[in-house]
Amino acid sequence: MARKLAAGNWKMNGTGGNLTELQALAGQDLPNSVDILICPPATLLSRAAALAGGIAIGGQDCHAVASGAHTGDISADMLRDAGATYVILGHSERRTDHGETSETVRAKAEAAIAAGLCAVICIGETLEERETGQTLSVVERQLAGSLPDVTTAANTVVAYEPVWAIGTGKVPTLEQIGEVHTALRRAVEHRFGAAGSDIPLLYGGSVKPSNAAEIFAVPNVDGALVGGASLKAADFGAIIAALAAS
Ligand SMILES: O=C(CO)COP(=O)(O)O
Repeated sequence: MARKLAAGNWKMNGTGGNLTELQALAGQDLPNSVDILICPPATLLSRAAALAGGIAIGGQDCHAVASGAHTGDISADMLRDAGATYVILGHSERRTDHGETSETVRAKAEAAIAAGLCAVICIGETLEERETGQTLSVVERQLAGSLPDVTTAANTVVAYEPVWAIGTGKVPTLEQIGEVHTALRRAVEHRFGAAGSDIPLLYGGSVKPSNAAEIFAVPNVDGALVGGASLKAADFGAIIAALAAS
């Protein structure tokens, strides 16, 4: 059985003042049965880690090498040093904005795992790919290409985020989510054996307090990667509660 994880991705949102939301979340009566993660912008990592209490802190990207002449980039070791224990890799916004391929994501995941971070590896189809019946082949190809051979249930989380559902308010049907998550579970069990049964599979894309419970009831959905609704402690707290109750 995979552990349950509620993960928040603040993306490029937030300055010091927004840490009051993290503080408010940390002050809630949070369930022990759910792992909770917030990934703020890199500029807030150290400050977030200092006040997060039992909430884990993660980066939103890292470089594939440990150090060197890579202006503007951040290494996995630097994330660790700032207090992160997770890092999101291969988010569709990075695949699109920065041309990241699954090969790039895999190299970053190897670096992250070597540095002791847990990699949250994102995959997902575009609307065009869904409408042309390519969803399963696309996500299976991204999964195979992005996950390193050293993947275990302790060092890797997979997040299925349909690109067309991100920030749009559009959500796949529960059947569509279930179809993809079942295929992903099969694929990780095929490749990693028993460990594949324990790799958390998150759904991401317009998860809100109002739809969280039904999404968490879908088989093989072990949690969520939440964008907009993770910015407010009240909303993210409600999503965490829905996951704990699932
Ligand atoms: O991209 C996402 C999380 O990584 C999802 O974003 P939204 O929850 O805002 O749709």
